Amino acid sequence: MLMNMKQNLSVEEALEMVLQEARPRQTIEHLPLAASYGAVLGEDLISKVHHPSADDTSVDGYACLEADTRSASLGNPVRLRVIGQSPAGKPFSGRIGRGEAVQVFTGAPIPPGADAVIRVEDTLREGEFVWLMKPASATDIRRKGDDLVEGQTYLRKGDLLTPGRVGLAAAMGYATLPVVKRPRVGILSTGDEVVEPGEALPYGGVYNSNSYSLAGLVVEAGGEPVILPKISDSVEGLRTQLQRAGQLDLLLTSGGVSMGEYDIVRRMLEREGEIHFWKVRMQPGGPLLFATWNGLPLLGLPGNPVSAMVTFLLFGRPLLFKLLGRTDPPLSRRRAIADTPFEANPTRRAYRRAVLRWTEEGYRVATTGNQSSAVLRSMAVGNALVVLEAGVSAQPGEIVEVIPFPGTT
Ligand SMILES: Nc1nc2c(c(=O)[nH]1)N[C@H]1C(S)=C(S)[C@@H](COP(=O)(O)OP(=O)(O)OC[C@H]3O[C@@H](n4cnc5c(N)ncnc54)[C@H](O)[C@@H]3O)O[C@H]1N2
Ligand code: MOO
Repeated sequence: MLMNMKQNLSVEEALEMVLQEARPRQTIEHLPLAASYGAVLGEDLISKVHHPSADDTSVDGYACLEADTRSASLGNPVRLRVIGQSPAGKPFSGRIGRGEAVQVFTGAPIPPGADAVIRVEDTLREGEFVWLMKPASATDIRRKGDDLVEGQTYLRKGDLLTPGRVGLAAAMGYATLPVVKRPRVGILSTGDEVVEPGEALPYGGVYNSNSYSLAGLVVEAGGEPVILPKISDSVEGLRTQLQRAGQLDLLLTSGGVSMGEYDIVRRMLEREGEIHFWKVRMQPGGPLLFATWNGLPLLGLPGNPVSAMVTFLLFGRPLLFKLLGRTDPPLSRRRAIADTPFEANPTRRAYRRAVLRWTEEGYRVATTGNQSSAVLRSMAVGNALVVLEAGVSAQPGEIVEVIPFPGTT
């Protein structure tokens, strides 16, 4: 098996292989509007209604006939008889004739017969009459269907449900939304030195941070994290653990992929899985492994806390987007002026942790300091990765390519 696998791929080659193995999910569930924020729409949505549902007024004032009011001015106001009121939600049922007006409130339908509206501040009320200081016009009338036309598609399968889109779906008349069921992503941290937070830390031990940083990244990408408990050190133990986890769509392991002794994940994959590639020309994250086990895609993330997070962002996040059928790009890019030097790796593309900020001259970016893959603080303090091609460092003042962390800048 190891003989067939590819090694030392470029980031682009590796990403292509990962995406080839991702089969978009078809399972749809219906969520109430209020619970659907952040989910991915599973079907196109057509509007069930026109919005506005009728011609209505965008101002508080009086609806009337434009022809009656043409001569109105401050010095020569026009007087109309007020025959009723039309608050929003309680439309006026009669018809407006010559010399008449109906008091209307923002959002109320324009009564039949009227073709113009005058704002209340351009009028003076006197009992059953209203004086107009200027002509009424149609500009403050919102036309039926200006925003939404019944039967038209406004949201598409694959759209991330942002607050604006959830609001739009509500305006279109939907109480529940068909969304793609969140892929279940197993997270398995390996390593004898790894101890659960809350337990006493033995000499040489390290708290398990990867399971929790990865769970957050999975949620952020639209998946459902399933943190698997540590396993007994045998292929059988691992298999039992995975079977107990129930149906998974992706498995993330952390640790045990560098040059050390083969760990049990590797041993299991060699025996009963397929390793597609091992090692990518990037830093951090060089020892990344990608495999399939029993039809389950498996990303073997390096154990170093920064490497695990960066490889998830660059490969796991796009893979989850494809499983979800999400159509927005998994990562965005910016150009920024470097405020500090950024050091290249001589042979691999480097992803340096940095703080990106907006200034009057545009984006500027500074290093978070120590760039060791073991310094997890850099991922907490930083909000972006500076991308440097092999051998190409950057000096202050130079323009660099930056990938903001999702959900930040
Ligand atoms: N001789 C070589 N050694 C190493 C190489 C190499 O090319 N030659 N590559 C280095 C690189 S790069 C990386 S990255 C790491 C990856 O190692 P593994 O994936 O095998 O991970 P481990 O050895 O198990 O752990 C590495 C490091 O991370 C800590 N760790 C592991 N799991 C967790 C966790 N769940 N939470 C927090 N921290 C974790 C672990 O204690 C180690 O310090 O290999 C280099 N070595
Ligand atoms: O490639 Mo490793 O992830 O730098 O420590």
